Amino acid sequence: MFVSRLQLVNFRNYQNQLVSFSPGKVLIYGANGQGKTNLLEAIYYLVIGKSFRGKDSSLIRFGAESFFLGAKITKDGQKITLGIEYSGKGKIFTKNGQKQKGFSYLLGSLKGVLFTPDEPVNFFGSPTNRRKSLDLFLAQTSKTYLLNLIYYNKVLANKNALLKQPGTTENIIDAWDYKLAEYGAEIIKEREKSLRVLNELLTELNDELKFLLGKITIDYKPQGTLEKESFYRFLKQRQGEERIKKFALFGPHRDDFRFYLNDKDLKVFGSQGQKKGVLLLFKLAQAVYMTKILGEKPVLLLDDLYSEFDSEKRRALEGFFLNFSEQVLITATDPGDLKNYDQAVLINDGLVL
Ligand SMILES: Nc1ncnc2c1ncn2[C@@H]1O[C@H](COP(=O)(O)OP(=O)(O)OP(=O)(O)O)[C@@H](O)[C@H]1O
Repeated sequence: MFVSRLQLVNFRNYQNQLVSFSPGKVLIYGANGQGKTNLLEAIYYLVIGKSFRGKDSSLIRFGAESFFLGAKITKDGQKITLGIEYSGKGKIFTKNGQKQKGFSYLLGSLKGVLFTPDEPVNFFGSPTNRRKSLDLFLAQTSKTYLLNLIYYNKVLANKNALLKQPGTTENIIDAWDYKLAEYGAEIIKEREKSLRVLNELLTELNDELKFLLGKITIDYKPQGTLEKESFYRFLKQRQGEERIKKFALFGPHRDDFRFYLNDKDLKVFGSQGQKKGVLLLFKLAQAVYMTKILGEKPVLLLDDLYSEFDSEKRRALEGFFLNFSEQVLITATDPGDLKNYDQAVLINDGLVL
C-alpha cells in the first residue's frame, strides 16, 4: 500500500497543504525546522490515531481551532480515503466519506512503521515505552489483539478502583481477576508469538544487511501465563500483595521485553549506535512481518535516517527498503543523502514547494 495524497489543514506549521506522493522511495528534504517531521507525524497519525510526539491540542496550528488530516491510500489497486478532524470537542473519523464511531474502524487501513532518531532513548529507557511500541505494532496486525487489550485495560481500571475502595471482598476481586486472566493470557500469547517471529526476522535482517556484529536476542518476560486457568491462579496467589499496595501489580500491563547483543543487555551495555541499529532492525522486522504474515506491505516512515548511520549501513539499507514496503518516506536536510529516489519533496516553512 502507499499514500498517494495527503491533505493537512491547520496541522502544526501547515495551513492548507495538499501533497501527492509516488510509490517507491520518497525523499522529503529541507532545512531544519521547516516541517519535514510534521509531515511524517501527520501520516503516522493516520496509522495509529494519535501523534507519536505530542498531545492533540499541540498539533493545531498556532491561532487555529482545529486540524484536519486526510489521505488517499492505494491498496492492491483500490483507493481508500481516510480523514481525521480534531477540535477541542473531540475527533471525527471518516473512511471513504463515511463517518466512523472510533479510530478502531480506521485502524489497519493504512499500515505503517515509523523510526525517529529520538526513539531509541525512550524505547530503551522504560518498559512502558517498549510495551506501547509493541502494542502499536500488534494493534495494526491483529484486531483480536486490539480488542483483548481494550477489554483488559477496562477490567484493569475497574480492579484498580476496587483495590482502593475500603471493604472490597476477595470474591469481588476474584471476579475481576478471572476476566483479567482471560484477556491477559491472550495478550501474552500474541506478544510471545510475535516477539519470537520478530526475533527470527531481525536476525535474518542483521545477517543480510551486516548491520551489527553478533547475535541479537529478544527476551520477553511476561507477568502471567499463556493459559487462562493457570493465569487466574497466578493472580489469586498474589492478591494479598495487591490488596496491601492497593494496585494491580501483576499482568501484561507490567510485561517487559529486553534486547541482548551477544548476551549482554543492550540497555545497560549498548552504545548509542548499537541501540539505534537494533531498534531500526526491530522496526524493519515489523515491516517484514506485515509483508510475510499479513501479505500487506506497510509504508515506512524514516525520520532523519541518514544522519544516524554510517555510509556502509546506508548502502545496505537503500537496497533493502522496497523489498518490504511499497513506499518509503525518508526525511533529510541534505538532498544528496538518498540516492536513486522516485520523488523528492522540498519543504520550506510549512509549504511543499
Ligand atoms: N502547533 C504548531 N503550530 C505552528 N507551528 C508549529 C506547531 N508545532 C510545531 N510547529 C513548528 O514546526 C516546526 C518544526 O517542524 P518539524 O519538527 O517538522 O521540523 P523538521 O523540518 O523535521 O526539522 P529538523 O530537520 O530540525 O528535524 C517548527 O518551526 C515549529 O515551530
